[in-house]
Amino acid sequence: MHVVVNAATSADGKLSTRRREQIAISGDEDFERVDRLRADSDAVVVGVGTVLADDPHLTVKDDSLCDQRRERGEPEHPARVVVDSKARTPSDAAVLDDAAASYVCVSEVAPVDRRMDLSDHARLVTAGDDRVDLLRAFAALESSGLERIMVEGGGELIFSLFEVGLVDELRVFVGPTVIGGRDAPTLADGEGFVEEFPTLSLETIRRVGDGALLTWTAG
Ligand SMILES: NC(=O)C1=CN([C@@H]2O[C@H](COP(=O)(O)OP(=O)(O)OC[C@H]3O[C@@H](n4cnc5c(N)ncnc54)[C@H](OP(=O)(O)O)[C@@H]3O)[C@@H](O)[C@H]2O)C=CC1
Ligand SMILES: Nc1nc(O)c(N)c(N[C@@H]2O[C@H](COP(=O)(O)O)[C@@H](O)[C@H]2O)n1
Repeated sequence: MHVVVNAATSADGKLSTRRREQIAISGDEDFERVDRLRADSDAVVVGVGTVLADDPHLTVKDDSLCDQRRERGEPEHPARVVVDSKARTPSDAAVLDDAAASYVCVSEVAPVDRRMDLSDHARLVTAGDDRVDLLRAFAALESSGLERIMVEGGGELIFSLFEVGLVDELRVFVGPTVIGGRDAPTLADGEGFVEEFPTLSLETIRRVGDGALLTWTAG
C-alpha cells in the first residue's frame, strides 16, 4: 500500500476558516492536479469531519481521466472511504451515492442502527474500540485490493495517520491567502506531537498557479 496525503493550505497553514466551511484555496491548475491524483488512486479517504463540513463527492471530475481509468480496466472513479468511529456519516451524503464504491470505517461504538443504515450504501470496515484503528482499517482496505491511497483530510485524520506511521508522501499546495484564526483547522491537528516528531524529506517545490506545491516523503 502507498499512502499519499494531499491538501491545500493557506499561506498561514490553515485548511479552512474557523467556521470550518469549505473554501477554495487551490486555483484551477491545482484542482486539475488533484483530479489527476484522484484518477491515479484506488481510493480517496477523508475523515467524517470533512464529510460533515463539506459533503464532498470525491469523484474524478475530468471525463477523459475517467475514460483512461476504464481503458485500464479500473472503475470509472476511485473508491471513497470515510473514517467515522460513530457512524455519523449522513445516509444522504454525496460520498455514499452510487457514482463509485464507498467504504465507511467505523469502530465498535458505532450504534447498530446507524451501521445497518450505512451498510445499505457502503461497505463497512469495523476496526477499533472507541475510535477507528487506522492500522487495522487500512490493512482491511488493502485486503480489498485498495493499494494506491489518497488522503484528502482533514487535519484530525492527517495527524492520526502521521501518528501511526501510515503516511508515505505528503503533497501540500500552499495558496496565496491568509485565513488566520486559532480555531481554524490546520494540516495536522489532533493532540499534536511533543517529541518524536515525524520528519520528512523534501522532494520537490513547484510553482502551481499563484501558489507552491511542496512534495515530501516520510522516512
Ligand atoms: N483544504 C483542504 O485541502 C481540505 C480542507 N478540509 C477542511 O478540514 C475541515 C475538517 O477537518 P477535521 O475537522 O479535522 O475533520 P477530519 O476530516 O479530519 O475528520 C476527523 C474525524 O474523523 C473521525 N476519526 C475516526 N477515527 C479517527 C482517528 N483514528 N483519527 C482521527 N480522526 C478519526 C473523528 O470523528 P469520530 O470520533 O466521530 O469518528 C474525527 O473527529 C473542514 O473545515 C474541511 O473543509 C478537509 C479536507 C481537505
Ligand atoms: N486540494 C484541495 N484544495 C482546496 O482548496 C480544497 N478546498 C480542497 N478540499 C477537498 O476537496 C473536497 C471536495 O471534493 P469534491 O469537489 O466534492 O469532489 C473537500 O471535501 C476536501 O477534501 N482540496
